[in-house]
Amino acid sequence: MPDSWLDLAPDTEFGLATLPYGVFSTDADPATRIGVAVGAHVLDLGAAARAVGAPFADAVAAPNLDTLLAAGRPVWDGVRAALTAWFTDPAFEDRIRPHLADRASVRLHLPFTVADYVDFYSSEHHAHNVGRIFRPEQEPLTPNWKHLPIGYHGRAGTVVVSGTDVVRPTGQRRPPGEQAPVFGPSTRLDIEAEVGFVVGTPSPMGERVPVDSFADHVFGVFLLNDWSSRDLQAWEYVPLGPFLGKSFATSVSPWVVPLAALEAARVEQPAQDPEPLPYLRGSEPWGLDLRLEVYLNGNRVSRPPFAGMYWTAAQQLAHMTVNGASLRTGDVYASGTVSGPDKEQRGCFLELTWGGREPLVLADGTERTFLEDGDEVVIRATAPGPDGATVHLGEVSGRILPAR
Ligand SMILES: O=C(O)/C=C/C(=O)CC(=O)CC(=O)O
Ligand SMILES: [Ca+2]
Ligand SMILES: [Mg+2]
Repeated sequence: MPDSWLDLAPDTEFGLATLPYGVFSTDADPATRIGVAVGAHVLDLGAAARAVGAPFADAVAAPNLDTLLAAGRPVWDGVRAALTAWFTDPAFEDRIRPHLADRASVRLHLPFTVADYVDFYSSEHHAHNVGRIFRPEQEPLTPNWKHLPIGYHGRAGTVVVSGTDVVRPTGQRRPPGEQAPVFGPSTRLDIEAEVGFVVGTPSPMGERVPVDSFADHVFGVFLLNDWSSRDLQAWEYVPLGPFLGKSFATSVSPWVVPLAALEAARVEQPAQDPEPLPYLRGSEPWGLDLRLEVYLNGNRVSRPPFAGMYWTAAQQLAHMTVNGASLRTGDVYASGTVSGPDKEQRGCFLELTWGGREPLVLADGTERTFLEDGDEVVIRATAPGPDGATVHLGEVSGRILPAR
């Protein structure tokens, strides 16, 4: 990467290879506005764009990312090129430096208005493991699994930004061996380490979005924790799928990494056999070499590799619209739990503890199956960037509060 007048340390989180977008406020100015993370700083993008008279200033002088998302790929590329120029060309320093805030001192908010929220199920390892745990008497993969990316509609209104506490959900569960359900706080509260995608450019009803149009529609990528109550889920999900077991909260990381930052992380997805139907075939690789890490109370418990996901986000987008369903700016869709083939690569505690039968032993000697009140989960990720640089996705965190 070119040098910056900001003197960024080579190993800084959010160097010039990343330049993610978020929404921040400060104690001095509680109005929310778009920020760009760069090293230990946050750039007030709207104020900076006005100071340099950038052509896209109206799209970014906004309380959140909604107008930038709607502006489309040419504007997204223009903003990113401008940011790189501002931070590398010393001629911009006088106009840009006054709009930098200390990243450690800002408050971060949900970066855009979430329109719809869909969650997929695209890790073969995860689907295989969950099938064996939930349905031991059946084939782990359902007959449709390798023909289409399975998904369900989640609850957009309960998508929350990283750092938001999660109240333990209450509801119906059926204890093992019983006929009737009981009511109370969930006893099998779990996470799902996932990657989220946000749609910028909408599409009209009745039209399909081809796999190869992915980058025209999708603005960027972030981390997502699909908190899941396994006891509520197991009792309610037949035959219509997850409902209250997953709708109480979904946490997202505050920094949206633009697709353009992930060019060097693009890889071929795993071979698909059988070959999918033509509408699910694309001409460009959209596997992504994102390396996730899951921490429970500071202990790293898993390292899920995203590169092995069976279905790509480009295929998921094509599938989501193949019936003519429209896309709206702010639509979020998530990859599904990211699990690799190895035990220490599993993206949820259901798998890590094999349905609660094999507790994890943490560094302090305590054991965990599912989450306890007070537990904090943090998911982080990085990806390879250009010229040996590292792209940072930052983190999504959440702490469990007791049921109410
Ligand atoms: O197989 C099942 O019955 C349930 C699967 C999940 O809970 C996973 C889900 O939300 C989709 C995913 O994250 O991969
Ligand atoms: Ca999920
Ligand atoms: Mg959820």
